Amino acid sequence: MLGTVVVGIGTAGRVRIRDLLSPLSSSASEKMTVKGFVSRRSLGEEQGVKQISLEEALNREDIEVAIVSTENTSHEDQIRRFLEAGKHVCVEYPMALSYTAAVDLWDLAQQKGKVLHEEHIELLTADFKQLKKDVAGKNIEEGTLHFTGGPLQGGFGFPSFSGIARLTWLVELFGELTVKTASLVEEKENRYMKLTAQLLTQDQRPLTWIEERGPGLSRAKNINFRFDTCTMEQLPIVPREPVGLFMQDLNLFAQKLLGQVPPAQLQAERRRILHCLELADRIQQLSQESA
Ligand SMILES: NC(=O)C1=CN([C@@H]2O[C@H](COP(=O)(O)OP(=O)(O)OC[C@H]3O[C@@H](n4cnc5c(N)ncnc54)[C@H](OP(=O)(O)O)[C@@H]3O)[C@@H](O)[C@H]2O)C=CC1
Ligand SMILES: C=CC1=C(C)/C(=C/c2[nH]c(/C=C3N=C(/C=C4\NC(=O)C(C)=C4C=C)C(C)=C\3CCC(=O)O)c(CCC(=O)O)c2C)NC1=O
Repeated sequence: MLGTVVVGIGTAGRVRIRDLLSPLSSSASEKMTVKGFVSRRSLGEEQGVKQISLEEALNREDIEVAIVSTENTSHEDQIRRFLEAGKHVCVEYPMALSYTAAVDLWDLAQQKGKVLHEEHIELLTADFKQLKKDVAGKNIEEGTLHFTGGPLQGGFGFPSFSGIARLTWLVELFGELTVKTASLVEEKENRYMKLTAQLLTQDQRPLTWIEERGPGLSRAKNINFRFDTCTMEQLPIVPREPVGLFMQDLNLFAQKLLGQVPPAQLQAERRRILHCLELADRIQQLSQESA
C-alpha cells in the first residue's frame, strides 16, 4: 500500500481525503491509503483522518506520496520539499506560478526518480470529452473561450495561471499556441478583473481567451468556435459521469505510481503542462507591459 498525506484542507483537499477513504473499486487508487493530513490551521481531525505536522509527513517512511491541495502560491515550495524528501507528488493545477519554476520541479522529480503529477480535472469532465470528439477533424478558422466566475481569494496568482484550465482546454483542442497580445483590466475595489489574450494556432488562426471574475458572475464557459464547415456556439450538453472528477484524477495518478502509464503518454502530458505554463508566463508578461 502507498501511504499518502493530503496537504491543505480546502475544497480540493477535503475531496482528496474523501476519495482516498473510498477509492473506486478495482481501480489503481485502491493501492493508496491515507495516513494523515497537513494543515497550517489546527483542525485535529478531518473525516476521521488525523492531522500530522509537515515535518512528520516529510520524514515518515510509511508516507510515500503527497497530494498538494493548497492555494497556488504554496505549490512550488511544497512540491520541492516533498520531492527532496523522496516522495511522489500529485499537485492541483497549476504546479507553479512561472514556467522556469515548473521546469526546475520536473527536473527534480526526474533526478529523484519520483512521479510528479499535475491534476487537470477540466479535461475529465463529460462536456470536455464530448467537445474534444466534436472538434476532432474540423479546421478552426477563429474561436473564443470566455470564462466567468466569482472572485478568487488571495494566493491564486496571476489570472493566466489561476485560469490555466481554460488555456489547457484550448491547447488540447487546437494544438500548441503562441501569444499575440494580452491585457488585464483590474478594479481591485470592486474585486473585478478581466484578462483578454489573443492567441494564434500553428496555422495562424486567431483564438481569443477571456478570463473574467467578479462578484455575481456565475461559473460558466462560453464558446464560439468557427470552423470551415460549421460553427459551435455552446458546449455539448451531456450527463455527468458517475465517477467524480477528482476520483478519475486520483486513478490516473495511482496508475502512474504503479508504472501503468506508457512513457509516451507521460512525456506528452509533461510537454503540454510546460507549454501551457509557458503561455501563461508570456500572457502575464504582455499584460504587465501593456498596463
Ligand atoms: N476547488 C476546485 O474545484 C478545484 C481546485 N483546484 C486547485 O486546488 C487548489 C486548492 O483550491 P481550493 O481547495 O478550491 O482552495 P481553498 O481556498 O478552498 O483552499 C486553499 C487552502 O486554503 C486553506 N483554507 C481553506 N479553508 C480555509 C479557511 N476557512 N480559513 C483559512 N484557511 C483556509 C487551506 O490550507 P490549510 O489547510 O493549510 O489552512 C487550503 O488548502 C488550487 O491550486 C486550485 O487551483 C483545481 C481544480 C478544481
Ligand atoms: C460552488 C463553489 C465553487 C468554488 C468555490 C469553486 C472553486 C474552484 N473550482 C475550480 C475548478 C473547477 N471546478 C469545477 C467544478 C466544481 N467545483 C466545485 O467546487 C463544484 C461544486 C463543482 C461543480 C461540479 C471544475 C470542473 C473545475 C475545473 C476547471 C474548469 O473546468 O474550468 C477552481 C480552480 C481554478 C479554476 O479553474 O477556476 C477553484 C478555485 N468551484 C465551485 O463551483
